[in-house]
Amino acid sequence: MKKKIKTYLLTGFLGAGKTTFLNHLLGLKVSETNYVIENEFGKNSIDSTLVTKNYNQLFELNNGCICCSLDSELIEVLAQLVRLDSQPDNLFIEASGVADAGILASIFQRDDVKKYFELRQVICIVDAENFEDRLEEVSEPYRQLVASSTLVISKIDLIQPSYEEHLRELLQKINPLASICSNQELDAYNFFKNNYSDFTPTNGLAHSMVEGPHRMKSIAIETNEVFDREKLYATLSMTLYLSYHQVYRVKGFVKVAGEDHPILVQSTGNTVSFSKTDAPKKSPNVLVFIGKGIERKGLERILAKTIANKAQVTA
Ligand SMILES: Nc1nc2c(ncn2[C@@H]2O[C@H](COP(=O)(O)OP(=O)(O)OP(=O)(O)O)[C@@H](O)[C@H]2O)c(=O)[nH]1
Repeated sequence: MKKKIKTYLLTGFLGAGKTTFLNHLLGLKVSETNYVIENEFGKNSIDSTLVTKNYNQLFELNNGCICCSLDSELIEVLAQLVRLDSQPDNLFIEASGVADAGILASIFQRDDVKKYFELRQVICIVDAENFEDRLEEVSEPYRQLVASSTLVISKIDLIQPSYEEHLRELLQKINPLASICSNQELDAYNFFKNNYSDFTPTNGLAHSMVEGPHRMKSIAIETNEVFDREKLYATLSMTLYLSYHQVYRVKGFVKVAGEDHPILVQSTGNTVSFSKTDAPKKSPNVLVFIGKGIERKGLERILAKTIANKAQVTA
C-alpha cells in the first residue's frame, strides 16, 4: 500500500497573499518531496513564475477555476500522482482566488481520492486590508472562509492593531471552528499537524454546492507595445482608485522603456506595485485584469494612453 500524500489546500480571495504564503510553507519543507498544483482564474499563468523553486514538480491548471471543472483537470492530475512509482510527501494546491474551497475539499472526501490523499488543512489567506469590503461585494470570500480549517491574516503591516482585533472577532464569528493566526505569527504555528476530516466545516459544503458560477471575469491584454513606466503607474493607480469595487486584481509582465527585462506588475486593493524580474527580454507583454463588469475595450483604451513614444523606446 502506497503512503498517502499529505495535501494542503490554500484558498483566499484574489491577491490575498496565497502565493506568498505557499512560498513560506515550501521553505519549511525543503527536505521533503513537494508537488504543487497552481490554478489561475485566467488562462495566463503568472503565479507559477512567482513560486520559489522549493518544489519537485509543479502542475498548472489554467483552463479556468478548478472548482468549476472539478471532475476533469484536477482529478486527472491527482490520478497522475497516484500512478507514480514514488509518491511525493506533500501536495500543495493553490486554488484560484475565486475558487470555492468547500467544493475542492469535498473532492478529498471521496473514497477513491481519500485512499491516496490525506487532506490535512484547508488554509484561507485573509487580506487584512481588503477582506471586509470584498465580503460585502461578492460571495467567494465568505465561502472560502467557512470551508477552511485555518485562517491566516495577511498584510497585517497595512492595518492598525485595533483593526486586527476587530477582524479576528469577525472571522471567528463567521467560522468559529477555524484556528486563526496572522502572518506575523507564522513561525509559532504548526500548519502541518491537522487532519481536515477532524474539522467539520460550518455550513461551507452545503452552501457552496448550490451556488452558480462566478460573476467575475478575467481579461488578458496581450501586446508587444513598450509602456511608459510613469504613465502606466499613474493610470493603473487611478483606475484602481476609481474602480476599487470593480477591478479586484491586476497582474502580469510588461516591457517598459528604459528597462532591459519585462517588469512584474501587481495590484491588490487600490495599490499597484512594479518589480524587476529576470523574465526573458522577448517574453510577451500580458496584463491580466480580474473583476466584475470589466470590458476589454475600456481596458485597451486606458492602456493605449500609457504606451511609450518612439524617442523613449529607442533611447
Ligand atoms: N504589504 C504586504 N503585502 C503583501 C503581503 N502578502 C502578500 N503581499 C503582496 O500582495 C500581492 C499579492 O500577493 P500574492 O501572494 O501574489 O497573492 P495571491 O493570493 O497569490 O494572488 P492571486 O493568485 O492573484 O489571487 C503581492 O504584491 C505581494 O507581495 C503582506 O503580508 N504585506
